Amino acid sequence: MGLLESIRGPQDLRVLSGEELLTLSGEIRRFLVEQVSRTGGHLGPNLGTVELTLALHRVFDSPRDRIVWDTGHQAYVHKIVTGRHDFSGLRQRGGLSGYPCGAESEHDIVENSHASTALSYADGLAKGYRLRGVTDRKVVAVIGDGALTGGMAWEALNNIAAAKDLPLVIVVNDNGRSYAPTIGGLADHLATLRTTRGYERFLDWSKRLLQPTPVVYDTLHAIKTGVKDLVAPQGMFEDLGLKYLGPIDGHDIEAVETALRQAAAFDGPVLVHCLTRKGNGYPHAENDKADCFHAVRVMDPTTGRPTTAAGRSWTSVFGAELVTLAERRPEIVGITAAMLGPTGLDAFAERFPERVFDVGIAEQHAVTSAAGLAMAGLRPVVAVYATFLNRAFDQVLMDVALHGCPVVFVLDRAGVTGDDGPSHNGMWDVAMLQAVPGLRIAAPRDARTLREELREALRVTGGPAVVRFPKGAVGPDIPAVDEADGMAVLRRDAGRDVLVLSVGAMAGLALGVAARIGEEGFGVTVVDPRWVKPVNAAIPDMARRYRLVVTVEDGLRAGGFGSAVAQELRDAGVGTPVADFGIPRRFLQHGKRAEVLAECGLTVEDVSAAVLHRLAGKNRRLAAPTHVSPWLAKLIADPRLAGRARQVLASNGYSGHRGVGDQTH
Ligand SMILES: Cc1ncc(C[n+]2csc(CCOP(=O)(O)OP(=O)(O)O)c2C)c(N)n1
Ligand SMILES: CC(=O)[C@@H](O)[C@H](O)COP(=O)(O)O
Ligand SMILES: [Mg+2]
Repeated sequence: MGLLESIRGPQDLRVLSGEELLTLSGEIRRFLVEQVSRTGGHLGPNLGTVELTLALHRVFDSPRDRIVWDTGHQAYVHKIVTGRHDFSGLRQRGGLSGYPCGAESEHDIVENSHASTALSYADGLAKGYRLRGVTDRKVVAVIGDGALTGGMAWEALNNIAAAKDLPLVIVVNDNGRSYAPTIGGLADHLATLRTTRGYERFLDWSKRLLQPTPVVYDTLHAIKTGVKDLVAPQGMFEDLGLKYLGPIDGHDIEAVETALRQAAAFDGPVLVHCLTRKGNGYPHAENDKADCFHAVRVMDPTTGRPTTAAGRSWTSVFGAELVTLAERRPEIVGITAAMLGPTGLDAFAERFPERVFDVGIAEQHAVTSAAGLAMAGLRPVVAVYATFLNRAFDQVLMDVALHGCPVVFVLDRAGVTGDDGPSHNGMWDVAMLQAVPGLRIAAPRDARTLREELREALRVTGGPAVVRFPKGAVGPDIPAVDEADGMAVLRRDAGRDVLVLSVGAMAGLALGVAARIGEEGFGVTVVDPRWVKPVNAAIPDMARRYRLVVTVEDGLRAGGFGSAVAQELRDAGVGTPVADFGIPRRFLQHGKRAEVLAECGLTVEDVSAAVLHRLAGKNRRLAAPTHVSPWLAKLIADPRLAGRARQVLASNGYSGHRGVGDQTH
């Protein structure tokens, strides 16, 4: 049995010798590579925080002392040393979350995977403890060099630096990368701190040469610190008024511990600058040019190569089309918030390096900078994951839309993403952006319509346009059988019982529901509106001719497309009821996309059952369908099954009472 199995909690770390810690680090690295290659996950970041995490949990006494992880994707080792060794279900339903999770452990605090929040949480925690007279709890925030480029981090630093008596330790996990190398003046400054002082070189040299005993080592450390204070240029953090310790070799447990003990003893805010390497100890990750295995799919650990082909992704279709369009339109420029590859802008950047801007993990700045680019006569395309645009809502509203700037927002990972848990689902964009005057939203259903709608978006003038699509592989094109007022008719039966309006990638589900309802003798038409905001002006008149309108969207139901359609029908005096199906207003736990969609009742079975239940209920006044299949007869006759339909309706906030699981506000 190795050491790893014996670690049931941080207290077990504190009795280990230096040698045993080295052994344990190696075991943890092997564990991470074995486990994460089986499930997929954030391998590179976690290989970079092994020693840092061991030192943190040896110096600080979690959970009495609070350790806050920024973004949280690098907290696998934290999970291992706090008693969670079963990674077999990582990021899967019923398995470990890929981020800290309070339901898993008292050692976990922040569950939000959005970057640059840790310093604000830590500032609040430390102030709260001080105000309550709690003096025996330390607050530690671990933030990456990438997350440090986010605006919130500097808002927090501005406060923390002024609070001289705030007992707060900031650990900067500086591996020089976000996905790609971290950009900007901050990254350059961190590099300066790393190089001009040469401390780690001095320390390494002295350690190698002198093989110091702890006493000698600490003396050397004190000399180093003294020398630094004398000769080395003030760094930005010290200029701000923060106590700065570093740079420290983040893979040298002893060095990190020494610095952390110094920091813990200091009675004000301290910043410990740790130098780490993303992917450390696993050459395939260390040498990966793209992103040092930031987030890997299931892979062969010996080769470091994925075991399955990714297939054609929505992202790659977008990236290729943007390059094609940009060839002919020199005004098109691209903006990314530290995610050039993941958002598909890498092809554009390779072709037009001077026309792409990586602004760091700074979505708010990205959006308003795009407004500036538009004001300068360019046509900016801001490519972000849908969930991360939440953070820049005011910038979209006031800095872009208020000024009528023709910015195009390409929202990848829109709808349920699944693996990354509640804060990564791109479920809020359509509902959130309903509030933005003049902003248009397209939701392509396949690769062809993505290319079409991207071209259309780049022709929108007088305001912003959004193109949103889900994570992963894009299926075969879904043909239209007709066109109506700019919308695509995907199915048209003779009878006009149900009009299904499907948003984007939900077209497949909508057609499945139509087929199921059609089997019961109902006449169904399926329309893909293509542009979902504003609601197409032809929809009210079209709806007038049907008995029921059904909308299906991979986005928040509350305030989403379905709500907007219902409002348009009401405003037009059209009495056709609307059954709108979407994601209920609750945080969705991690799991596979299909599982999470099913949990939301967004399956052919559930939507069909709910719609038929509505129609069955309505049938008391409507001509009965030509025949009732055994399936429907069973549904209507069996209260339990009908109850299931009612439950699905309810989970979509239907039938007049609160939806199951729908949060009440
Ligand atoms: C607001 C926000 N934008 C983008 C992301 C996507 N993202 C996750 S991790 C990451 C890079 C983080 O870099 P860093 O903080 O240096 O941590 P490292 O992965 O290097 O350990 C990014 C951009 C995010 N989680 N949150
Ligand atoms: C932690 C983070 O925000 C990203 O690394 C995210 O996990 C990537 O998501 P995808 O795997 O969908 O690109
Ligand atoms: Mg980093």
